[in-house]
Amino acid sequence: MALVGVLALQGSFNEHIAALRRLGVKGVEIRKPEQLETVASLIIPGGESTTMAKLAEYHNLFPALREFVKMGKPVWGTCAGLIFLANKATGQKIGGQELIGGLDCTVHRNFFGSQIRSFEAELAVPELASKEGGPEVFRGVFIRAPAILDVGPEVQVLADYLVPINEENTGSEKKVIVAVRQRNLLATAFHPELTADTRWHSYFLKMATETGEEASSSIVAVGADLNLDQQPKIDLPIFQ
Ligand SMILES: NC(=O)CC[C@H](N)C(=O)O
Repeated sequence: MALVGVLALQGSFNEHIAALRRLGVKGVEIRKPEQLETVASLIIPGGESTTMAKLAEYHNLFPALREFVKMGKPVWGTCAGLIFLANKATGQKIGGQELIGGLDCTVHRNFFGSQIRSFEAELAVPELASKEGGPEVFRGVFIRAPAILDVGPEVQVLADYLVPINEENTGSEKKVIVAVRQRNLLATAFHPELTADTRWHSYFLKMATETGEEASSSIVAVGADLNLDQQPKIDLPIFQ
């Protein structure tokens, strides 16, 4: 099995490495551009995308990360990692932030509101069940999460979520996209690494095989007017 890299600048990289370990795969912490050459695939964890972007800039990682994506190597972005991979992001801080890009979509940062609007929800993910077995539903942990507002023609939508809109209790709902795949790129707005269900990690590991990246020998893991009933169940300061 090829090595999996996990971008380890900030955020939930340890949790991704632990999830890979549960599958018997070694995740490699990536902090420098040259370390990317040692891995066949990469996980970009959740955390805080502006901070992560500043650290990536400081370590001169952007050119190597863009090259990694362009080479067709499998890359999975969770939450802040999804923002990193998007071609376009809205709701950014003043001055914006640098993105890796490559994923043909527009992502809205902090779509569900502030940290206190974090929530968990059951998501229907037929693709996951058909490839990995188990139930069709996956429990998504959304922590100050982004949502995908639109996708290009090559993007496969893996999961969406119906958001209640709090406009004078009209009962209306808006559908947003929360998981996608575009060839070698996988992105989830939620955090599978914070659950015991390792099917997303195993799905990603299989992408490496499909895209013929088995050459090396291990993996490195390196607001809206909403009315959300669910209350946050986790308080992790690494996510903002
Ligand atoms: N859980 C997360 O990764 C949160 C992402 C964060 N809201 C951001 O914009 O970077």
